[in-house]
Amino acid sequence: MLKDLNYTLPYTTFDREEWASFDTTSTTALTEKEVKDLQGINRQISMDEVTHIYRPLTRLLHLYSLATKDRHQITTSFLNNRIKKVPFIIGIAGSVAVGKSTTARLLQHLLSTFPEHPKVELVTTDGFLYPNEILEERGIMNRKGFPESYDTGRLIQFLADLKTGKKEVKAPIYSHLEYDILKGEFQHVVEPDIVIVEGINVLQVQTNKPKKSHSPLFVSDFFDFSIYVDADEENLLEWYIDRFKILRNTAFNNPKSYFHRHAHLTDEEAVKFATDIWTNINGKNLRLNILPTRTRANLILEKGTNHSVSRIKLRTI
Ligand SMILES: Nc1ncnc2c1ncn2[C@@H]1O[C@H](COP(=O)(O)OP(=O)(O)O)[C@@H](O)[C@H]1O
Ligand SMILES: CC(C)(COP(=O)(O)O)[C@@H](O)C(=O)NCCC(=O)O
Repeated sequence: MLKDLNYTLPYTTFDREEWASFDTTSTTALTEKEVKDLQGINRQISMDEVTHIYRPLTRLLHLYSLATKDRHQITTSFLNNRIKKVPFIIGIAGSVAVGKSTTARLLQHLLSTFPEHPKVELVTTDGFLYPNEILEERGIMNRKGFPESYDTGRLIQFLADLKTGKKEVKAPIYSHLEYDILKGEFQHVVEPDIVIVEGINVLQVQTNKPKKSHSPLFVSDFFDFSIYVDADEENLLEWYIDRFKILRNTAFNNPKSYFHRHAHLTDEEAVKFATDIWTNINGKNLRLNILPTRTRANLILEKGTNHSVSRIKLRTI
């Protein structure tokens, strides 16, 4: 799937069986409670996927988080400084509808079962989109999700505050129902052990700002580990349409929903409407701004049909 470059990418590739073999827990059946908790996150997740892919991945992340903590303690004691609690930060990137939010919620749950890091917070970067009012004023309502639609400076400040050990930080909240930022509402993140930051833009390095005001820092500079969830566009469009149809039958019925007027669409109309949004916004954004960030990730999860992960690429150097 990776395009040919004039240098070799530093990834080692594993199929799902080999990947599962790295973790002894991959052969242990999930308890009834675990299955219930995981289905509570998303009923469509296959438990085989959890044991083969996500449990081994969680174990690797757990080990990396311990090593990062040790390294942080070495630096602070070398500098005779008082040790501050600093979270391990994981970034999750990928296209709209690839399953970033489901992956993030799964990892949040699995990571929080380790006594060394029970407090795992999940932050989505859609909270850092500009409110519709600003997007409309700038004439970029049809560019939601493109780099210029985010307040990236605010996101960088949020991450810098977390990594410098600030005890409480707050993130703005986006509502998919209202299709807008919730004015005056915030997610409070207080002394977390791990923070998962999920969004289409988390590995991006370009900005729409003039050269002089370029930030010297990127969002990913604050990540201890990053994951890109990958799938072919054909599957992505199918998953986007499926999700749109589900929302049409559920959330769109709510009069508060931005898409309320689309609750009555027939199947055929819904497919056309969702395909148009994909063609004009999400698909374009994928090719222009999201896919080019794939090889910046420490690990790539390659999904095939039914969200099943077929290959895992890990940066081993
Ligand atoms: N591992 C998975 N197994 C089955 N379905 C999934 C999985 N991950 C995501 N989905 C489904 O795919 C759609 C998109 O997932 P979501 O997590 O909302 O994507 P994103 O956050 O990338 O936009 C949703 O309908 C979700 O239920
Ligand atoms: C807000 C988003 C950019 C965020 O994408 P996500 O992180 O949820 O995959 C996306 O859901 C979106 O609204 N895109 C604009 C076009 C659309 O309505 O799908």
